[in-house]
Amino acid sequence: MESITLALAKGRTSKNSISLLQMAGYHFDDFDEDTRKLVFDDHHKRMKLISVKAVDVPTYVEKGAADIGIVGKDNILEAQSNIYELLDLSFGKCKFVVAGMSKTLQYKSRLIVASKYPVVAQNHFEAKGVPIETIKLNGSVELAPLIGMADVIVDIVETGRTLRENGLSIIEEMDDISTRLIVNKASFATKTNAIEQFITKIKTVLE
Ligand SMILES: Nc1ncnc2c1ncn2[C@@H]1O[C@H](COP(=O)(O)OP(=O)(O)OP(=O)(O)O)[C@@H](O)[C@H]1O
Ligand SMILES: O=P(O)(O)OC[C@H]1O[C@H](OP(=O)(O)OP(=O)(O)O)[C@H](O)[C@@H]1O
Repeated sequence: MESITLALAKGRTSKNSISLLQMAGYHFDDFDEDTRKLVFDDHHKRMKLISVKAVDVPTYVEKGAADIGIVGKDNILEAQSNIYELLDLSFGKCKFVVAGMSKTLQYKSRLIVASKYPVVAQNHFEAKGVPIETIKLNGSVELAPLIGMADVIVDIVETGRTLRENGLSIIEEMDDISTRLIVNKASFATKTNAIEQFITKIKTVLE
């Protein structure tokens, strides 16, 4: 059977992803969290794994550079890629929220929203009819309302510790996030057997 290429998000979900793949029978001997290698083959050469930044996984899959991707729903929503989302892998659970210095929305003219996810923020407020200005940040987003650069943030909350330690409150809860399995549309048509076999194995482990 032909080999499939899987784009795996680096970072905090990679360990769970590799464990899941192992339990499904895909072993990547030379993969560990410290490696600088980016491409790995499984024992039986049925799968090539490429290790990429989480935010880039939907791009690799949409372009067909990878047939399959494992990535957080946050990055899928932000990328708005033309791909299939086939499975919820049930780890990397967290939530998108709107948060700020007070428990309600407070702003003078236009609401200024800082986020690593400007598309998600824009879509959320547009649906409510609230015009916003977005400020794209790449981390430490909680700082923006603290220093007066933004009125609120749209960010991920897991334990709530980061918000709490910075004196921020949740104003509104948004989508639930978890790690998902995504598939390139053309690959799903041309490598149907290999992809379906892979998905069946993953589903069996998840059950
Ligand atoms: N606090 C959290 N708790 C649980 N899951 C999280 C949390 N923060 C992020 N995630 C999930 O884990 C994925 C990977 O997060 P990680 O912080 O490793 O990547 P990143 O945002 O690309 O980081 P960086 O830009 O710092 O490299 C996110 O896309 C999200 O789905
Ligand atoms: O509710 P908590 O358990 O505190 O988790 C939430 C934090 O985790 C993520 O940040 P990350 O650790 O990825 O750092 P970053 O600021 O570089 O995005 C997220 O952006 C929040 O800041």
